[in-house]
Amino acid sequence: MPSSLQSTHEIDLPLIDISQFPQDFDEQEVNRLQYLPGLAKLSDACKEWGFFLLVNHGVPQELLQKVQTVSRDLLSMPAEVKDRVTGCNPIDSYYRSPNYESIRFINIANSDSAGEMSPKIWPQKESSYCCETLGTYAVCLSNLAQKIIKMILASLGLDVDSFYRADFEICSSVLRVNGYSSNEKSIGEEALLAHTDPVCLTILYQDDVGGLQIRSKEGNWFTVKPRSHSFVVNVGDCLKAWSNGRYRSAEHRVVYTGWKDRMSIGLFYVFPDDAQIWAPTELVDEENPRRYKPFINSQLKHEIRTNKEDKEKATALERFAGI
Ligand SMILES: O=C(O)CCC(=O)C(=O)O
Ligand SMILES: [Fe+2]
Repeated sequence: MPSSLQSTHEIDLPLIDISQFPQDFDEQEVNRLQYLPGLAKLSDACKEWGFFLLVNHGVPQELLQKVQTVSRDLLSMPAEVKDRVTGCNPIDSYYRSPNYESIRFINIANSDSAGEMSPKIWPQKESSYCCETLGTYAVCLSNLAQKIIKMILASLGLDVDSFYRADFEICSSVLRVNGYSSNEKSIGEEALLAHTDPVCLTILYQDDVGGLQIRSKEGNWFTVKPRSHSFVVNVGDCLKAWSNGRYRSAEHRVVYTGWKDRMSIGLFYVFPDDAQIWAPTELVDEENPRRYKPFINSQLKHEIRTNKEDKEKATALERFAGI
């Protein structure tokens, strides 16, 4: 077993209780004062880790159970069934390597991408139940993502309403179901290589198998222990650039932990391909000089996709847009 992968410590990520924040932050500072301790905690988490655990998120337990069942069913389909949706971009896609596979639904909260894909996978009578479950879950998590973005804007000391409307209202959601099949030989090996998420924000459900690791500022790897009734939330490259580097987009990876298959479901909140990412002047000052050139979202994605060296993917933003 590679020792560098094995020797990690567990980390208790900061817990952010989202129920303490209102759906919309009022412009008036006075209304914001009561939320300041919570916002400071959020800000510290985003600066220190770029990751936090979201609790009291309000997603019904029943819906979470349903989406897990549908996702497990999806992953357990025979390979030739899942292959039917391989390369069906831009609607959907399926990726498979020996011990890892992922099924992706683009713009799922605002379109019927699950509906278009599902007849290729499920028999007719199950199809509508499955895509309705995935769609409902995606809508629910997109609403959560919107609230988190507003909390993040408030934690940066910005006027929530105007920045949200100007730059974030255009975001959409991609849902990805990840399956990791384990076997004796793979324990301790990297299942998903170290990367940063080239998105605005990620909300991840991970099951109880574990294996998610994140990299600290100092470059050490820490394991994020699964915690029931919570989501792992992380800042992506685009939000890092938009915040003028104030918030981290931390490297993370998945390492096989045991015999049991693992599943995670990621909701990626993404800017449109043609969106320009450019930090507002409010986040630029003498202490925090501008760190990134303006760039178009699709250009960053292209840079990451075409980079041959896997280990360099995590630093794509710095190379591509760093000043
Ligand atoms: O499966 C996980 O825990 C992490 C997945 C991930 O990092 C991703 O899909 O970008
Ligand atoms: Fe990721």
